[in-house]
Amino acid sequence: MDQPRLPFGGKTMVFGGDFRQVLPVIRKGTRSQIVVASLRKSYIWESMTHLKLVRNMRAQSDPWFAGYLLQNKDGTEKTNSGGEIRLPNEVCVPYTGSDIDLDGLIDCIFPRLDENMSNTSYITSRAILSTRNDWVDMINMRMIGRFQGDQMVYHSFDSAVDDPHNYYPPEFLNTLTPNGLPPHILKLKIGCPIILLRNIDPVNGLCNGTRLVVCGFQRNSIDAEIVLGQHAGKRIFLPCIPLCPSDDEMKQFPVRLSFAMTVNKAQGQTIPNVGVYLPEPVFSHGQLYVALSRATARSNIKILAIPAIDGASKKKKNKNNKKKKQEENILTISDGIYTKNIVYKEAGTPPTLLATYCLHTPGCQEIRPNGSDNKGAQPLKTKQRNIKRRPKFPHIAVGK
Ligand SMILES: Nc1ncnc2c1ncn2[C@@H]1O[C@H](COP(=O)(O)OP(=O)(O)OP(=O)(O)O)[C@@H](O)[C@H]1O
Repeated sequence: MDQPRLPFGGKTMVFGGDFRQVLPVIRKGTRSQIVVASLRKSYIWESMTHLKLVRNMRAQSDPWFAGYLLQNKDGTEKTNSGGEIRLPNEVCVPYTGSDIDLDGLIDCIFPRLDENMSNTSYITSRAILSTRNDWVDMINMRMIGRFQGDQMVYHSFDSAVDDPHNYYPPEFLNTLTPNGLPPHILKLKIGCPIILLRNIDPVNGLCNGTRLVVCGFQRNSIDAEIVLGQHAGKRIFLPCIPLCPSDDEMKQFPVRLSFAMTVNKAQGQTIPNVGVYLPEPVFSHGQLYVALSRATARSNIKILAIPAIDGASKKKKNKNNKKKKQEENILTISDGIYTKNIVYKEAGTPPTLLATYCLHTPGCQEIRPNGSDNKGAQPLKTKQRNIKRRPKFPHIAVGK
């Protein structure tokens, strides 16, 4: 480090990010705590050079969809009187409030599943996203039920630390599915997709979020193949590991089924066929935008969302009258489906400042200094402008 008194020892650092996507997760955090945790509010922000990425590379085949996402991302999409945004009818699966709606969504995203169960690219090019872990688990259970083949069930072994009176029996512990931990009962079949929940061996591609397909089972290991990214095609054996470093008793394979995953887990991924399941409206900044922007075109996304009832009809709504509520919902469908979109404007840029800092559109690639870009595409146009720097942090730069 040349200059230890400067941030990062005076080295040039490149940061990437998109303030319209899901922000850092602050447990039970308030809106202001969440916003303050983002880089945008860091004291070094004003010292950075900001690059604005302007072209959506992921959705380049569907300019209408790219434009729609941009409006959605900035919270400028047409809204109803309740402030909800309209989802185009062509991407919506009809919502009736019945349990079979979800089967309709599954059929759209996983058509002819029986014929394609051994087709790895079919299995890994589609996923259903939802906001809550319990809905994701429910969809995964439904999907593994539809999947053909022998089933292997792995149980975790739980015990509570420092519990001499056995107040927390294993039966109770096994009902808990905390975030980031594998389920107590892991049901797998050959050919089903799984996602890794731990960084086991990053050098060999085994990181939190790596997607794999199950190839075989042993008592103490799972035989799986990495299916996406630079390590695609690598066959590995996943071990059963202690889930807490201080507790050897609680062991499970660090994986979950990935027919469905949470919107937060899907951030950063491109999913050629996306289903979005919203039995309740989104609850945090950027969730709807991240879910929609995993798709490459409007023809590749289907959304099952509880329709928001327009502000005017909300007042008339009789909460105790379920039938009436359903009728109102169905009426809303014929008028297009509206759903809640949460955009914390203070986490991004006021429109007047857009040119002065980086607005990162989904799927954009940064400019390479020599004008070359990856994947053979033309260099992107960006707007770059050095904003007023504090002289004491001269080396800090920001990308995205
Ligand atoms: N220059 C390019 N030419 C063609 N395709 C590109 C280019 N850059 C990116 N893509 C494609 O766009 C998609 C998204 O790229 P990437 O994941 O790098 O974007 P990202 O900015 O991380 O997206 P997000 O933040 O929304 O997840 C990928 O499918 C990638 O292949």
